[in-house]
Parts: sequence; structure tokens; C-alpha cells
Amino acid sequence: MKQFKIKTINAIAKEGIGLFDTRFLVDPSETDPEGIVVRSSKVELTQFPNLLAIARAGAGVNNIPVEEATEKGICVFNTPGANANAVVELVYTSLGIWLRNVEKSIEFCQGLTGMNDDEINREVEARKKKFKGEEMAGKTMAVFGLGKIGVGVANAGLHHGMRVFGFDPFPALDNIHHLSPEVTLARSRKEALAQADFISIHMPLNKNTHGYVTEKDFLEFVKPGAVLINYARGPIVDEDAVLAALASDKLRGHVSDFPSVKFLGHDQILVTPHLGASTSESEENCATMAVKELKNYLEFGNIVHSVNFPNIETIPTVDVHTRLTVINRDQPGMIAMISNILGDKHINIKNYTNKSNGTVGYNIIDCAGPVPVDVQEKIAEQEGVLRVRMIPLEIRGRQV
Ligand SMILES: NC(=O)C1=CN([C@@H]2O[C@H](COP(=O)(O)OP(=O)(O)OC[C@H]3O[C@@H](n4cnc5c(N)ncnc54)[C@H](O)[C@@H]3O)[C@@H](O)[C@H]2O)C=CC1
Ligand SMILES: O=C(O)CCC(=O)C(=O)O
Repeated sequence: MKQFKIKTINAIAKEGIGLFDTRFLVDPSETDPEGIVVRSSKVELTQFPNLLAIARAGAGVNNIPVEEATEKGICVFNTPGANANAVVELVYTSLGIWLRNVEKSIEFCQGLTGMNDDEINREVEARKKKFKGEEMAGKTMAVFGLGKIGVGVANAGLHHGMRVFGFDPFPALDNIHHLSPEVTLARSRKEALAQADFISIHMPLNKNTHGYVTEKDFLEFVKPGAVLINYARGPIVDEDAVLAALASDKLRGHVSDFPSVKFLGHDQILVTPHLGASTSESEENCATMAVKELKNYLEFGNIVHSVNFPNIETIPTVDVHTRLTVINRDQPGMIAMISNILGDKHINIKNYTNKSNGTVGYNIIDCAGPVPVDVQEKIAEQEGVLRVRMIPLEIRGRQV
């Protein structure tokens, strides 16, 4: 029986790892994995020649070289929405801490150690005015990126009594269906920023969003005295531009999940240690979703929630002997080429499913009989083919 070798990188919740059965050998020190489950650590592909898939237990895939993975025919998955609520809750927790000076007031209370109760009470009542804060209700929030997290932050803004603007140039319909109609969809950054007291960033880090929050086209439009919140990724924010905006009172504060040399110790900046997704619930959700995606791919070649391959899923019928999957560049003639090679060898195709995402085509070909290795090799050597795989259906006890 074929066993798949799985490498885990970072601590992956046991609820997810427990879903791997005896067909999987799971080992954090595996050196030649076919599958990887990872959280935020950087993944290098050069050392793993037999790698078939990477499941990111989380949303952002900036720690994975996705383009290189595509070229090598490695499928990359993430777990959309699985940690969204954890981030939404922390955004408002941290904003509340910043607005109400909670952090400084806790420090103050710790400093009262050694006094008696009368003295403590006197100090508390005399000094608490130093920590006077302000409320969210009645203010305006602008949310940039209306994905799983941004939609949650926008809706929760309404529940906090705020007026909410949302901005996203490429929103997914499924996410927008979950957005409250009371959230105003802004048509430009300027429109979203003009009236915002709080600005929350929820887009992926990629070459288009690196340094997105900078003076030009962003901070120049901010309402003076706004608070900027970044629970997306550090490099989306240009640190020098934010420091300049704080120095000139354009921004009043910055709340970030990404500590850095320039941000630590700054009186107007509150940082948390990349904590957005760190709850038991979120870690369990992400791990179970990631492991299910990886198993479905390794065992059946099915793709659900891939960030680089088209999503496509079929169940092999009982009369299928061998499942062949072919990953190719999206170019004309690939289906005909594959069918002809199989036809020339008199291999009967029971079911052929093909899908493209505009860059990569993915074919699931269910065959009635065995597919000799030389046929697999012949398809693999055709121009435009990135990878060919024979799925060992016998691991389900259905084949000899
Ligand atoms: N602090 C933490 O622990 C966590 C951070 N994150 C970060 O949050 C990001 C968003 O997560 P999700 O909402 O789950 O992802 P998502 O994929 O559901 O949503 C991202 C949204 O950003 C939008 N977007 C892309 N470029 C944009 C631009 N230039 N301007 C405005 N919107 C833009 C997309 O159209 C999409 O709707 C992740 O990519 C990750 O980097 C996610 C989870 C935890
Ligand atoms: O796994 C983590 O702790 C980080 C989560 C995250 O940043 C993400 O899902 O993009």
C-alpha cells in the first residue's frame, strides 16, 4: 500500500494531524515529503524534488513561492475563512486597548503594588483621568480588502455603532453576499479614507500591495487624526511613511500585528506578535481544513481551495482502475494530445474532467484499465505539460 510522506512545519493543531490515517507518514523532520502542512514559516522548494502539494493552514501564502510551485506542478492550498473570526475579534480588541489606554492603565495598576487599599483607591481616583479614552460608536471605519476577514471587520464595525466604508477593487461575490448592505462600498481609496477615523487593512501581501499604505494615493487622503490598523502583513505598510504621518499628526495612532525595529517603543504604536490567528478555534479550523485539502489531493487528485491551480473535484466510480492527473500550461490542444496518446494505447477513458484557471489547466482522467508507465512518461514529455501523476486508487482497497 502506497504511503504518503508528510512534513509538518510549525505547530499544526492536533485535531488536523489526527485526520491523517495509516496511509500517511507524518514527521516534522521528513526530508523527502510528498505533502507539506505549514503555517507562517518560509517554505523552500529546491530541497523537495518529490513534493506534490503544500497546504497552508491559514490565509496568507506570502511565505510560499507560489509561482515557482506552479512551474514545478506543486499545488498550493490555503484555508479561506478558517481564521477570519479570530482576526476580526483581535482587531476590535486591539483597537479598544489603544482607544482606552488599557495597556498603560494596566501598567499603572501594577505600579501600585505595595500600597494599602486606601492608598490604592486614592491613587486610582486621582490619576485615572490620565487614561481617559474614547469610544468607537459614532465614528467612521474604512476597511481595505473585503475578503473573509475584511467583511467580518466591516460588519462588526456596524455592531460597534460605526459608519463603515469598504474598499476592494476585486471583491469575490461570495464574500460580498456576507457584507451588510449598510456598509458603503467606496469607489476609490480617497472616498474610503476621506471621513475615516479608523482604517483597517485586510488584503494579501503580494507585489501589488507591498508598500500599499504610503503617502502617495493613501496617507495623503487620510482624515487628520485617524488610527491605522494593520492585521494583514507588515510590508503592506511603508513604515517610514507611517512614522512621518504620526510625527505630523496626520495619523494619531497605529495598531499593528507586526512588530519591527522602527515600531517597537513608539508611544503611538501598539503592536501584537502576529497574533491574529492564534486562538484554539482558529488553529483547529485551519489545521483540519488544510489536512482535508491535502488528503483529497494526494489520494484522489481533487483540488479544493488551491491558490495556484483550478478547483476541480470528482469521485472515481467503481469501474475506474486508474486515475491519471495531468497539470499543463493553459494552451490549446492539451486535451486532444492527452486523449490521443491514451487512445493510441487503447486505454478506455471512463471520465475526463478538465478545468483551467487561465494559467494552469488540470485534467482528471479516469481510466478503465491500467496505464503503463511509458504512457505516463510520454504525456509528461509533451510541451506545455508541467506534471503527470498516477493516483494509486488501490489505497482505497478498490484495486489489485
Ligand atoms: N494577522 C494574522 O494573524 C492574519 C493575517 N491575515 C492576512 O490577512 C489577509 C486577508 O485575509 P482574508 O480576508 O482571509 O483573505 P481573502 O483572500 O478572503 O481576502 C483578501 C481580499 O483583499 C482584496 N484585495 C486584494 N488586493 C487589494 C487591494 N489592492 N486593495 C483592496 N483590496 C484588495 C481581495 O480582492 C480580497 O477580497 C491574508 O492574506 C493575510 O495576509 C490572515 C489571517 C491571519
Ligand atoms: O498561522 C498563523 O499564526 C498566522 C496566520 C496568518 O497570518 C494567515 O493566515 O495569513
